[in-house]
Amino acid sequence: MTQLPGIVITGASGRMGQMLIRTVAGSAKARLVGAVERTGHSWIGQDVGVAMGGAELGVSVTADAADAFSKAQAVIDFTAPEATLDFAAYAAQAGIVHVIGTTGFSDSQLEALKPAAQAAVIVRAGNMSLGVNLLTQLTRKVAAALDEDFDIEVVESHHNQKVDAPSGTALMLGQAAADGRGVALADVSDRGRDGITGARKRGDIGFAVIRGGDIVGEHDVMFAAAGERIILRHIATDRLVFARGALKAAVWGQGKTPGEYDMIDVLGL
Ligand SMILES: NC(=O)C1=CN([C@@H]2O[C@H](COP(=O)(O)OP(=O)(O)OC[C@H]3O[C@@H](n4cnc5c(N)ncnc54)[C@H](OP(=O)(O)O)[C@@H]3O)[C@@H](O)[C@H]2O)C=CC1
Ligand SMILES: O=C(O)C1=N[C@H](C(=O)O)C[C@H](O)C1
Repeated sequence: MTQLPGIVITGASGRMGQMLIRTVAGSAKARLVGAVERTGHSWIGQDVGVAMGGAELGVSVTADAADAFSKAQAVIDFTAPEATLDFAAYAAQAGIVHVIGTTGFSDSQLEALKPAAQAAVIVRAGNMSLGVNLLTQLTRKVAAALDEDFDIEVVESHHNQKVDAPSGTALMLGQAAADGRGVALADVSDRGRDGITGARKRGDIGFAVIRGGDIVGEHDVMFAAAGERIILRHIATDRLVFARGALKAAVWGQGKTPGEYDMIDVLGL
């Protein structure tokens, strides 16, 4: 019998880190073999299950990512762009699948990920849920069917601890709308309205951002014309939907050719 893929979770103490630890530890398709936190973090050396306030999971939290990755088949990484770039180098060195849920990358940071994808399978998506990835396909279709009489606006809402804006999901949805219209998102994106902005420019794709309380993640794509409006909406109420998708990606990536993939590849949408 072949062994189940061993998975390391980075940012183990984070909101997504803890959800991923629970999801992988409870899965029949993978094994939890590592949990990584920053040097000096209070969890280092503790059993990760106990650190989370639950039962022992038999995995000690470590700051040595290179060592943890060398004993695994995949790493699931929901941290921050600068950390993810370091982890990509270690994952490439170990030749393991790197599932990246981190958002907020600059263009140059995304470019810096490319060398790692020559040695390892990277699956990266601003949203790992089935629902949002389906929504990107619907957005592309609706945008392709409608002309610029319909103004496209992407509205996203998240909890008050989120550090990047617009969300990775909002940017995925904006990209899907631009693809559907056959335009470059960078040419039509309107991300910062404040003050006397002037009238809306025809063909622009606008982004609006709400931050408050414990909102897990909500996204609307609005197509607004004179006399009618279409709104495509996704509401995440539980981070489990992201963790499930990430675990699926880690298992899917086993044995694939090194390169960059996304959740559309994983889900076959
Ligand atoms: N693609 C998707 O489906 C989803 C993506 N996300 C994205 O995942 C990321 C994490 O979100 P969330 O869990 O809510 O955030 P948290 O702040 O709760 O957790 C982030 C974790 O990453 C660690 N971390 C941050 N910076 C570094 C660093 N430079 N080196 C090492 N470790 C670091 C933090 O450690 P410390 O506490 O020590 O700083 C913490 O453990 C965000 O980019 C978010 O947008 C979130 C949900 C779904
Ligand atoms: O930071 C979050 O929480 C989330 N981030 C992702 C994003 O930036 O879109 C996905 C999800 O909406 C939650």
